[in-house]
Amino acid sequence: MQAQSIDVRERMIVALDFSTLEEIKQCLAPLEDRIRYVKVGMELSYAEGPAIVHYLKERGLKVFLDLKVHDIPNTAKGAMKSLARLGADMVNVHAAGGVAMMEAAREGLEQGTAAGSSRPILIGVTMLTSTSVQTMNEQLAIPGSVEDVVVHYAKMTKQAGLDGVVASPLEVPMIKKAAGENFLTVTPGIRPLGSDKGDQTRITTPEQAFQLGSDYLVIGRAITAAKDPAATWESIVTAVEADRR
Ligand SMILES: O=C(O)c1cc(=O)[nH]c(=O)n1[C@@H]1O[C@H](COP(=O)(O)O)[C@@H](O)[C@H]1O
Repeated sequence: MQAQSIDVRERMIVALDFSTLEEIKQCLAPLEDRIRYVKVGMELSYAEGPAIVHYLKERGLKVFLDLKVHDIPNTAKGAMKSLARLGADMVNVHAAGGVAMMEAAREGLEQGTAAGSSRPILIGVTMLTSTSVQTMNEQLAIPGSVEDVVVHYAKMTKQAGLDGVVASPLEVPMIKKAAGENFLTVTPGIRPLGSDKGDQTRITTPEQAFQLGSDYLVIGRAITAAKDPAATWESIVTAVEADRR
């Protein structure tokens, strides 16, 4: 990544993990003039439907629609065809669905994108950042290290023609080495110093995430559940910018 040339505000995606438009309005009120990119996940999308994407786009925000599609190839293709019409800037699938599913998803997204428009960025979720190596080995019955599995999923995702992956910032250097600098890394599991880890296990601070080469950071509760979300946002931006000088 060109460390000096990016505007970090464009690369920090705020996860709007709420279930009503009213909560979104309250959350955005102090943040709207500051943030550029938001994430709509299952909670909000299932409650408010496609209208929420239009609402956020009309306010000039970029939207990552995080529905983590994971199904047989034909179903994944149809889902992506429908999602393409919503106008999101980024969408995702689970890489664990395999290469054929991811190829089908990409084709569906391409077919559903209106002529003359560019298709949304399509990324594959590798190993969820809440998953520890113990959970992966013992519950999911996947042996080895998380890093090796994430890199394997990243290679499959690239093979399927997707634009990048979701992973922890901790795995970004290995992903870039295996899949190339231009292969996008979108990284949740972001915890500013002193903030509650909650259900995440593979975490870094925002500064560390950019140092490790993350292209986009996904930050939810550290901002949205803060006493003063606007001040928290500004302090993160200031810390990251200072660190990159
Ligand atoms: O796809 C995602 O966005 C995602 C993948 C992943 O591995 N881990 C992960 O936390 N996420 C999402 O990133 C956000 C993280 O939220 P916080 O833990 O509150 O910062 C949530 O909306 C998750 O759904």
